[in-house]
Amino acid sequence: MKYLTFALAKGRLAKKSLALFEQIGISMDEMKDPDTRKLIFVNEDLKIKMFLAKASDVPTYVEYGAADIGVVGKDTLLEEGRRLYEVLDLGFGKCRMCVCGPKSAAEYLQHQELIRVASKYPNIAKDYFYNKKHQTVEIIKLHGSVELAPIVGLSEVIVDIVETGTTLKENGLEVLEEICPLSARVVVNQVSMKMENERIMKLIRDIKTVI
Ligand SMILES: Nc1ncnc2c1ncn2[C@@H]1O[C@H](COP(=O)(O)OP(=O)(O)OP(=O)(O)O)[C@@H](O)[C@H]1O
Ligand SMILES: O=P(O)(O)OC[C@H]1O[C@H](OP(=O)(O)OP(=O)(O)O)[C@H](O)[C@@H]1O
Repeated sequence: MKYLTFALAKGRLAKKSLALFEQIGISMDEMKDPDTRKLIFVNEDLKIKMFLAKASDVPTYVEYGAADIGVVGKDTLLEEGRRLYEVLDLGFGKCRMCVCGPKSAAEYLQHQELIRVASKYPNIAKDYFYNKKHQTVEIIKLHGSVELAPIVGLSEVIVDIVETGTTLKENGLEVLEEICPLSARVVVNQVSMKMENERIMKLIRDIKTVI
């Protein structure tokens, strides 16, 4: 039997993703060791390999077939735009992609002005402003702490993830427009879906029983 390989996003989603697989009998005990520098883990009995990767790399591993299955946030899927099958919404890692800024920036959005938009998600921002709102904007790519941008005058607004809203509130910003809801998703390589259909469909059924 061929190994099925799983790529899980590191960080916020990792713990819940591992717990989910454990619930359906797929446990990778070595993976829980916080000191390990090992990158890939094997369950010989189940013929499963599993690795944690930077979230934005998960869709790449799955599209190329280096992983058969991936678990990653919808934000990453939208941003990376890879060819793969999105088969399940896991219902955790829930948050929203939003246009945020100081209250005073709301009128720039209403009057379709040429504004600067800072984001870790330039493709999502571009798609929203250009294709959905038909508003020409300048998009500035950042790698983190995006809320700083309107505070220090780098941009008028940001496109970023909002979960509790605490980061916005503590920095005098607010949600101006909601782009879409987000959560963790299971994705499958398109060839694996055909070649390993029975095993993958069983896996999806098993996950559905616990979510
Ligand atoms: N409050 C939140 N902030 C950011 N991401 C969240 C939040 N809540 C849920 N998520 C989900 O968790 C994923 C982000 O995980 P994590 O925070 O580890 O990444 P990150 O900080 O964006 O990573 P990196 O340091 O690689 O940029 C997102 O892709 C999203 O789907
Ligand atoms: O609505 P909240 O519950 O406050 O969560 C949202 C914040 O969390 C994320 O940042 P993260 O902690 O990942 O740091 P980063 O901005 O450096 O990516 C996100 O980019 C927001 O800044």
